[in-house]
Amino acid sequence: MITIRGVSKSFTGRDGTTVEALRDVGLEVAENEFVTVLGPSGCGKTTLLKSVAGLVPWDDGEILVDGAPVRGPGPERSVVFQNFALLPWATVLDNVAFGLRMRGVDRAEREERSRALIATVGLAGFEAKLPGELSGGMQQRVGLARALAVRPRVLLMDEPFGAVDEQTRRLLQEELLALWEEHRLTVVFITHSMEEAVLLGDRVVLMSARPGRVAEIVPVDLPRPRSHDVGGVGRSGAYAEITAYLWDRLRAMHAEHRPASPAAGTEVSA
Ligand SMILES: Nc1ncnc2c1ncn2[C@@H]1O[C@H](COP(=O)(O)OP(=O)(O)OP(=O)(O)O)[C@@H](O)[C@H]1O
Repeated sequence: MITIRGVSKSFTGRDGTTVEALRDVGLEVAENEFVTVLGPSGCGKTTLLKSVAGLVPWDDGEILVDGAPVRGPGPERSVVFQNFALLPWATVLDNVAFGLRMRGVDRAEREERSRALIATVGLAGFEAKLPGELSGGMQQRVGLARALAVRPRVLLMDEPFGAVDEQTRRLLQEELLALWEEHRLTVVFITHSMEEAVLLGDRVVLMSARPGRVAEIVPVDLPRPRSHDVGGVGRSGAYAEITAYLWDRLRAMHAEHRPASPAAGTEVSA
């Protein structure tokens, strides 16, 4: 379980101006829950996720994972980034095994675990390839296998499918849901896509921009397993309704932040 209480964070830019990235953000994510986070660009989604990951310090408030305060990265939390963040000189196998190696797992076990996960994400036969020899979708499969290799309880995903094509994205979404069911993980998943937020999430956390706050939490009461197939949730009226509701809310947020005139223009876009 993740508890975020009263978290605030400001950045001071090189020109001395301050951006309030997060203000008094509170959120509870239950064990095995899949929460998606949606909001306008620059509303602090990545800052929030990196804070939970222990990768950036915040100014006020507290973040607990299973009751323990987050003070840095930890073995129970894995992060998947949009740009894959793979080691370009290391093979697929070595990339997936990297975290296990860091944790001192012996070679035979890390190879066995990594090969099994590589097969699970559909990349059997690609173990000896370098990331540069793979498509974007394949690279993100490696990113996912690498994150799961250390058997985390919490998976933190920062727009992981944002850089892949729509067809691959749909396949990856369904694969992620299957992995989530199998591994019983708690997932926090950032996205810009309303459709993705609804297809994946138990709840959608809507954030508003400047300062970044939790504007609303929208429950997604749709049956699982979910898919894009005929008869699947992705084609249902209820899915379309929640997606439309999220768009209405986001559109209103965008309208609020539109610069009124050039004279008023202190707008800083992220
Ligand atoms: N290292 C940094 N230094 C200065 N300002 C930063 C830094 N990181 C983030 N910010 C600012 O904090 C705000 C929130 O950024 P963040 O990346 O968390 O937003 P986001 O919602 O993830 O954006 P996007 O949806 O575009 O990825 C933005 O205004 C951004 O410019």
